[in-house]
Amino acid sequence: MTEKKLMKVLNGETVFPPPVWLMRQAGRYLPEYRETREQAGGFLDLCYNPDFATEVTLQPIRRFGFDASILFSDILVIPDALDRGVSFVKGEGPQMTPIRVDEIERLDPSRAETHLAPVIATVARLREELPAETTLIGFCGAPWTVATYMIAGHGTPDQAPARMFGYQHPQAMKQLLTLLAEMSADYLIRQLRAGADCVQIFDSWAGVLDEQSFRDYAIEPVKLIVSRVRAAIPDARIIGFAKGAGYRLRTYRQDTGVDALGMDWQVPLAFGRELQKDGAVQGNLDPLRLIAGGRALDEGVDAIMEALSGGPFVFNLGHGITPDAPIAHVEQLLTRIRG
Ligand SMILES: Cc1c2[nH]c(c1CCC(=O)O)Cc1[nH]c(c(CCC(=O)O)c1C)Cc1[nH]c(c(CCC(=O)O)c1C)Cc1[nH]c(c(C)c1CCC(=O)O)C2
Repeated sequence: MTEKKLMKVLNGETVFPPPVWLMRQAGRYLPEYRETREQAGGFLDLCYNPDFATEVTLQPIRRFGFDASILFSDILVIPDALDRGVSFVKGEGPQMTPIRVDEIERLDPSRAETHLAPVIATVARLREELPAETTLIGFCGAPWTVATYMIAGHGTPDQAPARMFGYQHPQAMKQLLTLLAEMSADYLIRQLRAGADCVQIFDSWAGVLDEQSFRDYAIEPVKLIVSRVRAAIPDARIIGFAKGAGYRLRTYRQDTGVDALGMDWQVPLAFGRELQKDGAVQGNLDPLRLIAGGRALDEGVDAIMEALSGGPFVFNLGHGITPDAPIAHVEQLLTRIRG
């Protein structure tokens, strides 16, 4: 069996043209997603229904033939498994009950295995239904990013509530992040055993942390996840996406043990090349260039390809695709990369 393109890259090989997938590639920019979403009812009903979740995961593969498919779910299924009252309100994003310091000790992870069983069933279904050449990526949120939502109860522009919580209650914060790391490791191990080829850890809010907090809240918990996953599955391949980490990506790979680094669009390409000397990198087109289309899109793609396609590289956006992305621009992107 020939190895899948993306897996070759995660093993340090250079593949040309590079494999490409887009963060949030199943989503509201696709009419077929909006239709299935309508049928499923709520967003979480979609995540926990293997028929619907398999269908929406496959939609972007059928339409565009991406090299990788990412399990359809959400990072907030972990707090949902902890009974934090997670809901997705139209137009307002995710909401849940903000956690108090004294509740952290009483969080009970024992429901998670049963609660998340439908997501694992979706992974197994995808394994059967995906084309043989398509890599299946599992994922979880990094403990810090998940904690920011658990503490504030909703999204915020700079995660001030979680940062403040960390300064005022460092012990409780550490306890929360350790619990989330242990649950996330178990969850990733189950995804890999069910058929995911590799996994990505999304730390979308790593960038707001100061130096010490970055070490304690972004590095340490992800390192714990990586070591637990590797203890169970020694050759597991893991992508770390620490958005906004900037210069700190220089040591993120060694410090956490992830194989590949996801880069947001603010990471300079020359720095990306430096990072590539130690292994694979993934990224990093500004999602707004995809909306703009035309020359802005072509020039963005060309600059990235020129800088990074000579080494181990996975083409992606620097953050998730947004609902206003035109389908024709996604096609333009793929043609530009693949020729
Ligand atoms: C922070 C975060 C979340 N979820 C996720 C992150 C980390 C990555 C990032 O920073 O984008 C990760 C995520 N969310 C979703 C996926 C599915 C896989 C994929 O296609 O990439 C993945 C990997 C589906 C989703 N997750 C969500 C949607 C939109 C929900 C809908 O259909 O109404 C999708 C397709 C909802 C969600 N979920 C979350 C938010 C903030 C929102 C609302 C934002 C919005 O409305 O666009 C939390």
